[in-house]
Amino acid sequence: MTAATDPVKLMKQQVGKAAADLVKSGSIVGLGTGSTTAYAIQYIGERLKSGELKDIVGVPTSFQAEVLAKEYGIPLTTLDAINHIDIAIDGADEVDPQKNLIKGGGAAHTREKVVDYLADQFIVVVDAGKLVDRLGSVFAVPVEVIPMAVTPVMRAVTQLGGKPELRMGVKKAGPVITDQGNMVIDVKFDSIDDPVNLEKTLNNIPGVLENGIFVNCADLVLIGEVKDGQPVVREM
Ligand SMILES: O=C(CO)[C@H](O)[C@H](O)COP(=O)(O)O
Repeated sequence: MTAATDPVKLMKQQVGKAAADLVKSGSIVGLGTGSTTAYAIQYIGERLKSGELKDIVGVPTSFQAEVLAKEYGIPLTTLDAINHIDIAIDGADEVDPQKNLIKGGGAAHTREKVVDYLADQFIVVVDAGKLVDRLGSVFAVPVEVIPMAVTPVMRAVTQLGGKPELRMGVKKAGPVITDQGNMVIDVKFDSIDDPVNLEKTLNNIPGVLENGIFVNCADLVLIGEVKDGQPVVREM
């Protein structure tokens, strides 16, 4: 991965590095998905290679995370082989003041939710553009659905007041297919007043595997910003 030059990439790079610096030797590390987490994976790999970090094992949240971890020399494991995760680092699409999140911009929220909730410490890495006063202000809620249930789930989320859209591939004809072989419906709500209940309600629709609302999960949110032309990282 080359050094970032544009401001958003620079923020992502700095915040990814800050999170990677929090990983301690001997840790089992949840490896999130997305362009910000990719920098964290890169820096964990660099710390391992330099000998500063030892005995790390990663749990990838997606095929992308797995490929990057292999590229940067991070040994991997699966949830069958371990009984806990020490720290997970992952990005987000929206973060509210209570540290609730919308995730799933990379269609990886199902595995991310498993890994991030299992971690003793879950660190969220975002650029400042992801901060919102209320979840759903900008981003739609990604909902992973088994293929045969797409139409009834779309009907059900419309009845809940959402505007559903089947996520389509880029440079691929047809819908996005998740790492589990399912599809993603992005559901835009005018306002999400009660994320705790909406998360449960969406997951109760038959055919829904998991949705991208993460509540009471994040321990630390690291925010990348550019101040006076310089990238800085602050805690929420
Ligand atoms: O939830 C995710 C993938 O499913 C990502 O973490 C989220 O979309 C943020 O990605 P990025 O760091 O590229 O902005």
